[in-house]
Amino acid sequence: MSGTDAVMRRVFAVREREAMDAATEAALAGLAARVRELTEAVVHTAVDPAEAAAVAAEVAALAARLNAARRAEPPIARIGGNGLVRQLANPVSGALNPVAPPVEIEFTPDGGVRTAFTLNGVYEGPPSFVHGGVSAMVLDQLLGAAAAANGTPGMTATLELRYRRPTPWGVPLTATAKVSRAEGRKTWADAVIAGPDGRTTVEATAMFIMPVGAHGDGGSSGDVADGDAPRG
Ligand SMILES: CCCCCCCCCCCCCCCC(=O)SCCNC(=O)CCNC(=O)[C@H](O)C(C)(C)COP(=O)(O)OP(=O)(O)OC[C@H]1O[C@@H](n2cnc3c(N)ncnc32)[C@H](O)[C@@H]1OP(=O)(O)O
Repeated sequence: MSGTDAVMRRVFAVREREAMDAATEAALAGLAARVRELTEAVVHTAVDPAEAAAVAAEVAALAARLNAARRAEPPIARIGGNGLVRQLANPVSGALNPVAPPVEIEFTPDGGVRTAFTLNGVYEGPPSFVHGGVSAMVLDQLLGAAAAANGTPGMTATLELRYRRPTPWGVPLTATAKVSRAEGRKTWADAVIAGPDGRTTVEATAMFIMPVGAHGDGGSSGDVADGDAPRG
C-alpha cells in the first residue's frame, strides 16, 4: 500500500498522540480480552442480586485502579516511521477496546478486504440475532478499509444497508468489501456479511469522501477525526 501512504497519512494521521509501546499494547490487549469475557458474563449471568451487587463493587474498585493513570485520548501505535497509525481502541477492530468484537480485517489479493468473526450475545438485537446497528458498524469499518486498500480513503458520507436475512450470533460469520468506483474525492464500495452457510445476510454500499486537503493540495487534514485512523 506504499503508493497510498501519503494520502492515508493526510486523511487519517494522528499527530498529537504519543504512540504506545508493544509491551503495553500486549498487556492492555490482554486486559481488554478479559473485560470482553466479563461483559459477556454480565449479559448472561443468573447470579442472585446480592452476588451481582458484590461483583459490582469489585468492578468499581478495578475501574478506580485503572483510572489512577489515564490517557486523555484512546491509544494509537505507529506503523513504521511514515506517520501512519493503528487505532488500537477502534470500536470495531481495536484489540484494546472491550466493546470491539474485535473484527480483524485483512487485505485480499483482489484488492478488497475480508474478515471472519463471531459475535456473541452481547451484540444481540432481535432474539437470537445480531443487532442491525452492529452489522452496520462492522460493515462501515470494512467498507472504509476497502476504500483505504484502494488508495482512496475517506470519511463515510453515505452508508446504505439491505438486511436480507437475520444475522445469527454465536456462529462464524464472514464479511468482504471492495471498491466499485472512485471518482475525484469520492469512492464507492460494496460489502456483504454472510452466515455459516455462505448465504448473504446483509449487503451494504457506502460512499466515502476524501476531505479537502487530503490530496496534498495545500489544505490541512486537521478537520479529520482521529477516530478514523487506520487500524493497521
Ligand atoms: C489489513 C488491515 C486493513 C485495515 C486498514 C485500515 C484502514 C482504515 C480504515 C478506516 C475505516 C474507517 C471507517 C469508519 C469511517 C467513519 O466512521 S467516518 C465517520 C462518519 N462520517 C462522518 O462523520 C463524515 C462527516 N461529514 C464530513 O466530514 C463531510 O461532510 C465530508 C463527508 C468530508 C464531505 O465534506 P466536504 O468535503 O466539505 O464535502 P463538499 O465539498 O460539500 O461536497 C463534495 C461533494 O460530495 C457531496 N457530498 C458531500 N457530503 C455528502 C453526503 N453526506 N452524501 C452524499 N454526497 C455528499 C457533495 O454534494 C459534493 O458533490 P459534487 O458537487 O462534487 O458532485
